[in-house]
Amino acid sequence: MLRLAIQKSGRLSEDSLNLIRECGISFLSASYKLKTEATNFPLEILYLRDDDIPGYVQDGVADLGIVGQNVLVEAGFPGLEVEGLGFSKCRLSLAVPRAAAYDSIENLQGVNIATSYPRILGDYLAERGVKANLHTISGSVEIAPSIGLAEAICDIVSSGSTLLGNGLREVETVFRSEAVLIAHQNLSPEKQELLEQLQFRMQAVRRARRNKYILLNAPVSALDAVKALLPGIKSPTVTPLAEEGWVSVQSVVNEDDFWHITGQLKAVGAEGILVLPIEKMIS
Ligand SMILES: Nc1ncnc2c1ncn2[C@@H]1O[C@H](COP(=O)(O)OP(=O)(O)OP(=O)(O)O)[C@@H](O)[C@H]1O
Ligand SMILES: O=P(O)(O)OC[C@H]1O[C@H](OP(=O)(O)OP(=O)(O)O)[C@H](O)[C@@H]1O
Ligand SMILES: [Mg+2]
Repeated sequence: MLRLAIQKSGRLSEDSLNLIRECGISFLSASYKLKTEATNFPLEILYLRDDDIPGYVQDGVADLGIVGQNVLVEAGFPGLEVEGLGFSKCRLSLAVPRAAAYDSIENLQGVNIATSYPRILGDYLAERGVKANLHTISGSVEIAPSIGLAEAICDIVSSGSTLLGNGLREVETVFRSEAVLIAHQNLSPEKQELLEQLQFRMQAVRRARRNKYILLNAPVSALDAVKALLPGIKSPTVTPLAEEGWVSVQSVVNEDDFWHITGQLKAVGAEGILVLPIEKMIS
């Protein structure tokens, strides 16, 4: 049985659980239960603080984990990463009070900086020849300048509203992060095989999320133009309609291109365009 450690409660929890469920893996969950077994896949789920997950996977207490790259690199185990999962995207940034002068990283020479990421920040500053005084605190980092603890901070930024709400301005991006799947480096062949099955499912789910199934009707005269817009996985499926001179076309489009392509399809004569979500997509 594989042991997967995920965050008990926080920014990663919901997306981690959704991904496992969309992989077709069922399990009971109750907030007070810190360990649960899947009913239809040899998987045990451990609910932990995210900071503890890299160490447990490094030691083999858990076989797999889902954590932010920021926590993984800070823990000093970047080699455990197996693949990016595309959620909890954020950046680790340096910020200073809105009114403070700032031209370049040189301005941080000798400055007190509060952070929960002394390793990542220390490496970033060392590479740029900057010596600052790092104060490690475990949370509410954005408060530090206003209480006189530090002149600058380095913390997670997503929308930027926490910085804004605390009178701070982002001046440097130190690290970009997303949630990643991590694995112990010496899994048994049986566990390695299960990991590959799980990755296969995760990739099918993630590919499906990025794409939509599209069906439309078009006059035969517009078919070449429609086919050029909808290359599909291999090529689009084209079937005749009962009405002479018309075809139905089915294909797959990337979510990012979707609105742009549907506009062009209408312009070349497509009608009755239907768009459906895809549950799993296996190449
Ligand atoms: N605002 C955000 N937007 C997107 N992702 C974020 C954001 N804040 C944090 N993350 C990502 O989610 C991870 C977990 O964040 P969270 O704030 O839940 O951690 P935590 O408070 O340390 O949780 P824990 O109680 O498990 O230690 C972070 O390490 C980061 O990778
Ligand atoms: O740029 P924003 O969208 O405002 O997000 C950034 C904030 O989100 C995270 O904290 P979170 O809200 O998860 O609280 P925490 O301090 O309990 O981890 C992070 O530590 C920042 O404070
Ligand atoms: Mg944490």
